[in-house]
Amino acid sequence: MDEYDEMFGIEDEYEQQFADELEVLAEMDFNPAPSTKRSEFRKQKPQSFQEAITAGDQPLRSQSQASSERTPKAKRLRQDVAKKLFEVSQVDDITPPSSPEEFHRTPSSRPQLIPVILDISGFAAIQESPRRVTAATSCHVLKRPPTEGGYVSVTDQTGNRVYLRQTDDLRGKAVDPSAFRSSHNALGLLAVPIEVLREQVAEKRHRQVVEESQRLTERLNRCLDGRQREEGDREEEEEEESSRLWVDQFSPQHYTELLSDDFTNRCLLKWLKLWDQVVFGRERKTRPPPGRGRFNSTNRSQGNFNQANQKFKTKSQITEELLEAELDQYKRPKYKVVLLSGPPGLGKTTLAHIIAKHAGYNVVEINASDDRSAELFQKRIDTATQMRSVLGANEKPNCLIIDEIDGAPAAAISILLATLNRKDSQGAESEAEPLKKKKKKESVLLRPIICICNDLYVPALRPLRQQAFLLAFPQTQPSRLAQRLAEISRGQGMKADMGTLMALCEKTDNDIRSCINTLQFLHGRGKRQLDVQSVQSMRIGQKDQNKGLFNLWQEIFQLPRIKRRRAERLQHILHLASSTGEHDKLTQVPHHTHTVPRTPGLGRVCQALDWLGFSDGLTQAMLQGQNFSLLRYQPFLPAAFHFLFAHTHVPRINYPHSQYEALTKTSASRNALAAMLSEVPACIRTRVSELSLSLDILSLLLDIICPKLRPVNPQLFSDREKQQLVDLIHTMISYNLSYRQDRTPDGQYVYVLEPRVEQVVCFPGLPPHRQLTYQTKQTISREMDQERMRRAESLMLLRNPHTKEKQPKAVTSSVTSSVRNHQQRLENILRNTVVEIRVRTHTIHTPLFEKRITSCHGTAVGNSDVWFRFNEGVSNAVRRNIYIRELL
Ligand SMILES: Nc1ncnc2c1ncn2[C@@H]1O[C@H](COP(=O)(O)OP(=O)(O)OP(=O)(O)O)[C@@H](O)[C@H]1O
Repeated sequence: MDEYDEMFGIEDEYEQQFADELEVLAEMDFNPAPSTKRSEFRKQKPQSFQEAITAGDQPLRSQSQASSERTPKAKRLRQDVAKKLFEVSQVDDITPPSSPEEFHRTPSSRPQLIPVILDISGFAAIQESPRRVTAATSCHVLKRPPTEGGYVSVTDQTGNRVYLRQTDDLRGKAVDPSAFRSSHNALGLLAVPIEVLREQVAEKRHRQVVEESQRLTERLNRCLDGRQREEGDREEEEEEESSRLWVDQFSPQHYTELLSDDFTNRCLLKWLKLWDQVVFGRERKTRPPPGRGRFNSTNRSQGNFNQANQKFKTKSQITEELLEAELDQYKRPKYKVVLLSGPPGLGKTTLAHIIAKHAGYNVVEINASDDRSAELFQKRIDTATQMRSVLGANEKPNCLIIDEIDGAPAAAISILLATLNRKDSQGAESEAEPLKKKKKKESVLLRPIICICNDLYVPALRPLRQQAFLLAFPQTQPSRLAQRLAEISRGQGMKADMGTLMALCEKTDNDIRSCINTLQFLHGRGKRQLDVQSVQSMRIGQKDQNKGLFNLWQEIFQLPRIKRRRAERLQHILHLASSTGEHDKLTQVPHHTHTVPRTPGLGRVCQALDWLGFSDGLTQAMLQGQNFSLLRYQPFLPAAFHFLFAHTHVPRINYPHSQYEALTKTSASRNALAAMLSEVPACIRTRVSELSLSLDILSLLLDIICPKLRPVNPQLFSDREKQQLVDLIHTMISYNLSYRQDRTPDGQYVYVLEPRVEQVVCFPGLPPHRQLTYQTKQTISREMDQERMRRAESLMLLRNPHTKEKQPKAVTSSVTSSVRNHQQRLENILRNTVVEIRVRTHTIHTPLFEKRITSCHGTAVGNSDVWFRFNEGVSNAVRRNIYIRELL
């Protein structure tokens, strides 16, 4: 007998022998109350046959009690262990499902109906024989179906069939799985077959493995994605980098990286610093003016030297002095705007940006060539100069940079000037505020403005030039530029020696942008090694630029810094001269340039004159024959000048005004001569041409018409003087000359010779022609008027002799047409006066009075033959007593 049998107190043979009887007895004895709980039923311990006989109707003792009484100590211990094991399995069973599938698979996890036929295949896994099981469950496990009540038939794997009695509380009700499990526990059975459990475990493991692999795959993918993305980004960056322009990539970021000349940089910075007081509220540090120091006080000779030096200030000294000038009433510098000028690509814009940032400003750039409408220009200027940059915590005042201002229209320049000259209208506004409420408030300019241009001499810029601090941007030093280019090319894996880079600088006229772009272009073409040959043979790098005239003249009259061959120089000048369209100006400049002849003598000057003659002939042939193919020879004149006059010194070039001045002078002289000859009598005109007049006659004629006349009344003239006056008047009338009273701008009355032929023979450097006094000219003028009248009268009489009789003897020659005009005018005046008087008399009703006045007037003025003309003005020179009786 094993422990299991002992525990339940069952003897196998006995039970087998009396199986049927036992069943019947069990049926008879076991009559549980309907209300009996299943748990109580379970607590009941199965009894042996004898126990049952002896116990009779005694109530069943508790199983534990009975067993403890019957079972020896050692066995009890083992039973406890088995119980504990059961409890553990029970605990295991009620553990919550780890997954939804498990939840579905695990019946114990939620209440459900027990299937009618139980699967007890798990019995096979249990070591105990099914026979024992049936014996052990004798009270409710039956071999035959019970006679009363419901039952459940159960068949195991070996084919044994047992019947389980169905108690009332179970019948037709949902079975509490825990109760069922307890019954199993009581049997020491697993609720779920071990295979199922194994399968479940295997499945669970599989699932875990799958999940883990999925997780790892995802992680791996994520890593791979990240790396791929990184690689993609890097490739994109590389692509961007390679497509980015080197000029932007290597653009300077700091003051120290600038290539422009230090003086220019310093001047601009200094000017910007002048705004510090008004913009940042920083006090300006005033320095003692140069020259007023210990040298002056202690050393007198030094002082004298300084004084002498004042006369000969260098350009930089003048500039420095301008920057030291006092601030205005609003604490702004004297010049509110800087005009930075210079050839393209030298880094003007870059300099302005970096210096403005360096001085603590937020840079606002506008391009005057783009924003050409005046309103837009005004708006942009106002926005930039009146608003602070509001983005970010790093709030800085604005500094306005106007690029390409030489492309701006004149209207835009006027707007800029108006902004510069704005006065503070705050005070005035407060007084007349109600009246001008609608008027826009215009505040004074409180921010610096930097203008940038290539050509300083554009006509539109003229007014701005006068109000701006001019800063000419000099050429970049080739050595500095070549060094920078070497840095860049080295960084990009390009080999180029300094000689090659210097050649590149020379070819591009030290244009930073052009040099860097050329390097990038060659790099892009796969060229990793540069030599002088390839640079010089290159067709790129040269700009199709229109240089300013001053730059061009400078190139013509100055030898290049780096030695070039003659052919190269010729090519260069031909290229420059043909790229500019102003051939006239190129030919004019030698007259205005102070060049130092390299060789003594005038040989070169003569050669230059020959060239000028050739050029004139060429132009004439071209224009006369309309043969414009000759235009190609015009650039040779500047090239010839270059070889004749170019010097190492910087030439002092003045803008050639003389041609224009001479042209205007010539046309004025021609007009004067033409006017003079137009009314000259035919007898003279036939012998006098414009040329002979200007070259032979006029100069002498001007002397002839200035005789020495005494400044007295002509009536007091001697006969010889009278004759001289008559001759003078005759000559002047013959040559159509006269004196006309004029008033100078300062209010002086003068008599000028008409037409103005004096200027034709007035040569600078020669003593001027003798001039008559005002009084003499006045006398001559008056006498000439009279003589003209006389001549006209006699002419008229000659033509129409009958009129002579009709004409009364006049005191003066008042019979001319002009006098008639006067007469008409006077008659008109008289008529008006009479009408006026009539009106008045009409109101006072005195017609007689009217008659009397009219008659008085009529005889005195209207109907009289005597006329007296009164010219406004005072003259003590001509005095004549006139009595009224002479006039009547
Ligand atoms: N020191 C430097 N190092 C490298 N690149 C530079 C340097 N200075 C200027 N550059 C580059 O040269 C180019 C031309 O400069 P910038 O535009 O300032 O010239 P600019 O004189 O204003 O020409 P433009 O008159 O045509 O406007 C810019 O792209 C700039 O990045």
